[in-house]
Amino acid sequence: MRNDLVEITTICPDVENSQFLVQSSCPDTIPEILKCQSAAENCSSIIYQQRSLPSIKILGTGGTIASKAVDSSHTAGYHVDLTIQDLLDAIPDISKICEIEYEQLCNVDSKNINQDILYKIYKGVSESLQTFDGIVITHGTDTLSETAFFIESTIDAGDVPIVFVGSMRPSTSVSADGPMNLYQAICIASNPKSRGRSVLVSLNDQISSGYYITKTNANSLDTFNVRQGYLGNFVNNEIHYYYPPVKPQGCHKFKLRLNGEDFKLPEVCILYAHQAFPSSIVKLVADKYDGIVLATMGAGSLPDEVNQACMELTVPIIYSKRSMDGMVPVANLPRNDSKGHNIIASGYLSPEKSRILLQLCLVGNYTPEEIKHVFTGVYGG
Ligand SMILES: NC(=O)C[C@H](N)C(=O)O
Repeated sequence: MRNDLVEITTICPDVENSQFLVQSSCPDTIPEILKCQSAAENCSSIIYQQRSLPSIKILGTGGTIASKAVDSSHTAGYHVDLTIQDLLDAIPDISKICEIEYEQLCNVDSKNINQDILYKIYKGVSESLQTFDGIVITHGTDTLSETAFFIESTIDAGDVPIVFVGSMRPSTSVSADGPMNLYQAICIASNPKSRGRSVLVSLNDQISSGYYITKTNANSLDTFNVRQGYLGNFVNNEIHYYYPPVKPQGCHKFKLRLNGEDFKLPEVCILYAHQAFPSSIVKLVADKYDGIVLATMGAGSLPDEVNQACMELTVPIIYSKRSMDGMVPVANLPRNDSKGHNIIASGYLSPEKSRILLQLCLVGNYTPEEIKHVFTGVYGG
């Protein structure tokens, strides 16, 4: 229905930028939030809604993006050497896009990320959620998918985008990819269209879901291919999202206690299966660990003898897969009426993500039935 008193005209085709004009013949009809001080005194004036720049928190953890090699021709054999301040010095001026605060949580290759660091990242993100419009985390790409999965599984970010970013080339290399990836990560975190999308990853002009991402190539710039599809893309540093905001299907959220000293994840080990894979290794590991993830051959295939041994054990055992794509369906599990209730299908989850999900279930003392229920979110269980 037309309202003659107030007319709102979008001046930017992107409505989510929320810059619009309000024309009014009566001040009472103007919503309080749209009034700006000088114009509020003049009831017939055009009022332009002022928005302050989004405030972005950057958390530095290290990785290749913060590394230096011996010279510009080397893309291997480098070491972590740059702080988050150094990384910010290498990107174009962002003062018109957002206001930035940063914190160096650690400075390590992501192979050295352990549960203490994971917890630091968790804490850094949780605390920043209260005061910032977006969060960027610089991280090595080798285990980025694990941290991103952990954060997605433990933090309800509401509308605040949490953007992970890394690089495949060290900062010293010709055509280093880090500065552009970081610049784009900050653009993603600052953009209103990123709100409600939870954990995202910025790499090689692509925007992906932190929950689904997998490192698919040990060397290439385009390493984060995802079967579930990219969410968006950059062209000339403009963001083009392909879908409206969406969060991963079936992602179980765990609430962690924020008590640093006590934070300890149960020990879960991943075993990589192969021809002639011995059942003795599974039994050995079951004695020492709280849970096991098996990277099975195909969609849950293991030698019969290993299946038999797994059914005799009581520790939870997740059947995941060596193949990067595809899934392990429940129908392929070795279970009978009395045995095999400790065996759970990973669904679409990779071994490393299955491990984190099992750790989180075990930290919450979930029963095998509850663990199965959690894994049904990714069509496992
Ligand atoms: N591209 C990278 O970031 C790999 C590096 N080894 C890391 O994960 O820290």
